[in-house]
Amino acid sequence: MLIKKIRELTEEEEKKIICRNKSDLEDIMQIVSKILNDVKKNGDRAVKHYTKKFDGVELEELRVSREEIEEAYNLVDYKVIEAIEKAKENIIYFHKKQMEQINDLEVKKDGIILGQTVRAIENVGCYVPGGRAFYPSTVLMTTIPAKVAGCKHIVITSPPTKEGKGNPATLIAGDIVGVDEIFKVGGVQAIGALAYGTETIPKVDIIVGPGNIYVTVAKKLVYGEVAIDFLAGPSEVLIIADETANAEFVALDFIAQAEHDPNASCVITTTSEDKALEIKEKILEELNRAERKEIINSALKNSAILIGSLEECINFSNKYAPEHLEILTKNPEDILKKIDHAGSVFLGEYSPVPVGDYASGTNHVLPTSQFARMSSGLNVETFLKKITYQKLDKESLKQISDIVITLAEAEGLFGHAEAVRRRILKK
Ligand SMILES: NC(=O)c1ccc[n+]([C@@H]2O[C@H](COP(=O)([O-])OP(=O)(O)OC[C@H]3O[C@@H](n4cnc5c(N)ncnc54)[C@H](O)[C@@H]3O)[C@@H](O)[C@H]2O)c1
Ligand SMILES: N[C@H](CO)Cc1c[nH]c[nH+]1
Ligand SMILES: [Zn+2]
Repeated sequence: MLIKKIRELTEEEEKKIICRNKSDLEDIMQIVSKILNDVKKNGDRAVKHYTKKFDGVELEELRVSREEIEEAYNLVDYKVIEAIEKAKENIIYFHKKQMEQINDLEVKKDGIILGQTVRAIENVGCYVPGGRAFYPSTVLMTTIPAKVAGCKHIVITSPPTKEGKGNPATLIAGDIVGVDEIFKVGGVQAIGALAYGTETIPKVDIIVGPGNIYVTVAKKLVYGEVAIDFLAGPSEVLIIADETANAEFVALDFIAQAEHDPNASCVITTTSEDKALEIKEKILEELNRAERKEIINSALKNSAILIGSLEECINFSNKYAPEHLEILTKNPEDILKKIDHAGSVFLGEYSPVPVGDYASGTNHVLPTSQFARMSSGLNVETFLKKITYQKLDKESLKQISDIVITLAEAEGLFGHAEAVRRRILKK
């Protein structure tokens, strides 16, 4: 793990930290594209083939049956079910508040009625990861905003267990939210199936949800065939810690993100050299205790501790555009004002990322690989479209006709000009 002053980073070092998984994304493009084409051509047969190849499971049925969902309730501790229920309430609360901010709009300008009316995307496919860990929490994070937005048909797809079943907690989360169908398919083959449709899995209008680099590249490649939310790949955190930050908390939050994926990326920026060394020590201590050592160790290659003034830390964070940003400083709210790019921000030492991952109510599906520069995390608007409309009468058409005719003729589109001219000349 690199530990260095921000102003002494070489161009190459800075690029390596900031670009994290981008080159890997390009490297696997061909493999992913081949799988997608096969699913497009051969439907369920290809989906089963790749599930055998990558998940080691021979599936007869891709759809999870009602019996399998009922059986799941006998396999999951009631405390987990209760936690799913409580998290669901908080997530619904926050996303309903988001929905309250979205309204139809109608104005009148120069006699022209201009408006905008909101509609939900009809068919939604939610990808729920399930490779190195299963993610029932992602069921809540993807399906609840879609439900609140009013989407008609919501399906989940998630990798099977080694026994060829759906992960029980994932199935229960889907059942509790009330999704329409659940499929036990993961990886590229799941994204292909949702994008093109197969005999069993319906083609959707939008695919949302996070995943590893294979899933993320697959989403990128099917964009256009369907809509996608954004690229939500291997997890990331950037922490801004001043000299008051608790080094143990910083280390814990570092490990909490690194344990997701060998490609996870964790960057700590701090104002104090002593704090940097203390944090590094704590990370190594926590690493010794950690359950998922191998994954965390690999993630360390994408990680760094950087030292600089508070301004330098903020500037670096804005360049990096992290999925999660933790601000562990004296006055985190003041720093938030200077943050231009981040998926979600966690303010102060008692707001660790895992609270947002599971329970507070904000969404944990967030843009990675610098996508926070231009994309928000998952929210109700991801599932909404705004249809604009207008109504003119002869008088308001006359008023605006000069602009339209002039610009249309300047573009050489005389048909456009004529469609207006003929109307205003008509007796
Ligand atoms: N950005 C976010 O919002 C967010 C949220 C939650 C999780 N995540 C990330 O989601 C990811 C989950 O990853 P995961 O691996 O645990 O589950 P996953 O479901 O994303 O991927 C598992 C699937 O990958 C496929 N796969 C594995 N190796 C392959 C190969 N060599 N070629 C082709 N396909 C292959 C398999 O089909 C398998 O079913 C992690 O990176 C985690 O950090 C991100
Ligand atoms: N930190 C992940 C987003 O990168 C979300 C998550 C789900 N479960 C645990 N964590
Ligand atoms: Zn997490």
